[in-house]
Amino acid sequence: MRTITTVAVIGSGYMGGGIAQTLADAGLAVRIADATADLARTAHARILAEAADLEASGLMPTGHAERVRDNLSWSESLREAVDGADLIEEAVPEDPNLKRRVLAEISAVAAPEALIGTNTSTIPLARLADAVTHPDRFLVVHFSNPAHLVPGVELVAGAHTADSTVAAVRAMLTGIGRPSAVVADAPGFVLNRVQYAMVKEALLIVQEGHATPEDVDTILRSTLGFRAAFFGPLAMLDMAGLDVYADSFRLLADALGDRFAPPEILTDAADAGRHGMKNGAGLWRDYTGQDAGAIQAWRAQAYSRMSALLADLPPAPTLTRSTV
Ligand SMILES: NC(=O)c1ccc[n+]([C@@H]2O[C@H](COP(=O)([O-])OP(=O)(O)OC[C@H]3O[C@@H](n4cnc5c(N)ncnc54)[C@H](O)[C@@H]3O)[C@@H](O)[C@H]2O)c1
Repeated sequence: MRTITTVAVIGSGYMGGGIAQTLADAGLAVRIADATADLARTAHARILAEAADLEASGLMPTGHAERVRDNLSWSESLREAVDGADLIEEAVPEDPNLKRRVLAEISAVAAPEALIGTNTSTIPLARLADAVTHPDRFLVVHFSNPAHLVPGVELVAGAHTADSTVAAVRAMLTGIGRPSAVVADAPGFVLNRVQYAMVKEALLIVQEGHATPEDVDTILRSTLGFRAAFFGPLAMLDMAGLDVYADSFRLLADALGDRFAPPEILTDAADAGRHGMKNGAGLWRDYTGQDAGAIQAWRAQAYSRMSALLADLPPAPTLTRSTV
């Protein structure tokens, strides 16, 4: 398996800049390139200034700015940035034609064994893969915004992506403390499919006049969002009860239509007697009584520390006191 120590980030805007910053902070040798040398040089200066600001305000540990400065450089051209890189991460705007052009340019100059990632949020890998020579070394490496602060990275392996490609990128991410998951090349991958479904319902609630935008956000961030940093929706399902969710889905479907019909994966499990943590049989795992006790104790600790953090932080600038 290839060990990744040198990375080129092509497109040094919002996401590319954050990705470069985080990888350089972790000790990888990172080069950025943009559409012009001037843009890359300006982005480099911006990233160093941001790293210094973050460290000065105590939001990054001591040494962050120095590590970024030591490990990050800018290149005059894509060819120069890519030369000798183990991984090339493409982070140009979300335009399939532009991405295909840049990916073709990268593959034309990169070593054939260099790995190539795209930070696309929504474009299927299959729509980009044939722009890359040796597509076995190509995958989605999807950081979240802002990349230097939000930990999770979604990896998408396409029909041609080699297992060793995914393993090498995953090992690099694990080595720098970033959680990742490998998911299929399906529309929206995981993050955006779920996020867009949630945003759509939130928008419909406002459109139908059931709540103001401010009230929707207050409820979601202080309930679902509060819990979601610790437990994904499927872990929450096990905690609340599969039978409870199945019944609630049916009630919602009666009122709101088929988009709320319970998926078979849920009704089959609930009908088979898998009701979640309360009877030891979850959607995809079993729980002993000891597991349930340990999860509840950990949850109490996590929620209590989250409450303390929220009490300590001033409200986000766009929120008025009355909404917190
Ligand atoms: N912004 C987000 O919230 C977010 C989150 C996750 C993923 N993404 C994805 O990350 C990618 C980049 O998004 P962004 O928000 O950083 O965009 P951005 O516009 O901030 O940055 C894109 C950069 O690419 C550069 N660029 C344009 N053409 C180029 C070329 N031919 N060669 C080299 N560089 C070129 C631009 O000059 C710019 O610096 C997109 O695929 C986007 O969907 C964005």
